Amino acid sequence: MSVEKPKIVFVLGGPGAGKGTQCSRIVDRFQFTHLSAGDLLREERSREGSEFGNLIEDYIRNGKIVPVEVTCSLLENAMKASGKSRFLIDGFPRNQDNLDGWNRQMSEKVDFQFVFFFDCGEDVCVKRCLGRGQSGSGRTDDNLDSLKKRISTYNNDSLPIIKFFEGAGQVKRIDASPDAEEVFGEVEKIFVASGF
Ligand SMILES: Nc1ncnc2c1ncn2[C@@H]1O[C@H](COP(=O)(O)OP(=O)(O)O)[C@@H](O)[C@H]1O
Ligand SMILES: Nc1ccn([C@@H]2O[C@H](COP(=O)(O)OP(=O)(O)O)[C@@H](O)[C@H]2O)c(=O)n1
Repeated sequence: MSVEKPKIVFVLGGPGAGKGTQCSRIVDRFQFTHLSAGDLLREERSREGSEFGNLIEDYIRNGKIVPVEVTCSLLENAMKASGKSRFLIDGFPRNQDNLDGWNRQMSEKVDFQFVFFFDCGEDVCVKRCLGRGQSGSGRTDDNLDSLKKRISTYNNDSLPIIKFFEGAGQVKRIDASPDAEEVFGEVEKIFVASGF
């Protein structure tokens, strides 16, 4: 008996580009389950008895990327626990370590579709994250100090990964600077054209 592998879409883009916002709309419109690497890490940080709590908080506050052994296991466990078969994996893979770890642990077990790249200028990203902080996100990294580090990590470590997928013809790029409604119009077109 052949069991179909889960379908995976990676959702990438700068901090505050609107990945989470668009993912929740995609979930409402198409049959996808949203798994945010950042959300899973924040949950693990707060879990009583977690051996990684302090490490995760240090990485998040400093805009650094948590070692993939932690993140990939959280993603795999969440996929299994959901029992679902279509996933938006948001904020991952974010550096070479993430990508290598995924390739070691997961790539054989899934049916990778494409990367959704929410492309957004630095100024807009910073403004959105600060706005999110001011409207009570409770996040310890939505402040100017952490944001400078997050943007630098994005430029140095995450953009090369997006470029790698682009070179393989696996990226669907979206201009994420218009309002959320307009961005979703473009997102919808891509999902429909991709047969979802
Ligand atoms: N297209 C948009 N236009 C304006 N604000 C947006 C847009 N998309 C998201 N936002 C706001 O910007 C902030 C960051 O969005 P979020 O979806 O959390 O980004 P990410 O998951 O990429 O970090 C949130 O406060 C959100 O409400
Ligand atoms: N694959 C990932 C994703 C997030 N993270 C951490 O979680 C933080 C927040 O990521 P996020 O995806 O929730 O938020 P944004 O920076 O995209 O707004 C990152 O700055 C990293 O410190 C990580 O270490 N590895």
